[in-house]
Amino acid sequence: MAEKRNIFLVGPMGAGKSTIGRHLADELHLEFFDSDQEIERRTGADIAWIFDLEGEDGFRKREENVIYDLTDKQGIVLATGGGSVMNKDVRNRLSARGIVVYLQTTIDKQVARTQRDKRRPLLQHGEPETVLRELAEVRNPLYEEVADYVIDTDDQSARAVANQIVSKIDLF
Ligand SMILES: Nc1ncnc2c1ncn2[C@@H]1O[C@H](COP(=O)(O)OP(=O)(O)OP(=O)(O)O)[C@@H](O)[C@H]1O
Ligand SMILES: O=C(O)C1=C[C@@H](O)[C@@H](O)[C@H](O)C1
Ligand SMILES: [Mg+2]
Repeated sequence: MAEKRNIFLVGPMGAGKSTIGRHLADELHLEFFDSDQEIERRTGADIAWIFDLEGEDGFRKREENVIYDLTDKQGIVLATGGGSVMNKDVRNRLSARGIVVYLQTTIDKQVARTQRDKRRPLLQHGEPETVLRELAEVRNPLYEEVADYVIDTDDQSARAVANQIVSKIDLF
């Protein structure tokens, strides 16, 4: 039987990877995973706690392991963590195992979409706008490098973005 394709969502915090990923999986009748949630499930600790105890390096190692395991599957939508693409092995793995969709957004939208929720340790120190801008400078070229498709999420609902992805990508 032909291999069922995977869709991997990459992009910065607040791009909507987790929210859009769920809609997309529903639309396409694929299984949904979220690397951040899977790390928390396996560890039994939340991301902020992992950052506190093990530092960002410890978190990144867990993230790499989880992404390696999940990308062994077929027929999934995976929302990846915003910083996972900093690891070249992760980028190569995503490219090899599925279709990579970069969800793009502006810094203003990122600030608005992340401000109510305190789960993102990298946004707990300093001005969120400045931090997000600095991360974008380093990471945006990496999202672009790994992406098969780039989708702008700014002026449409998460469900509309999911529908746009369905109509744009060539799954088979
Ligand atoms: N297209 C959209 N329009 C309006 N709000 C959105 C859109 N996409 C996501 N949101 C909202 O923005 C917030 C952040 O979205 P989400 O958690 O899906 O981002 P993320 O890319 O998974 O971030 P992270 O990398 O931190 O996990 C959520 O409250 C979500 O409902
Ligand atoms: O952009 C990042 O580095 C992060 C994004 C989130 O998805 C989480 O993986 C964590 O908060 C770190
Ligand atoms: Mg998410």
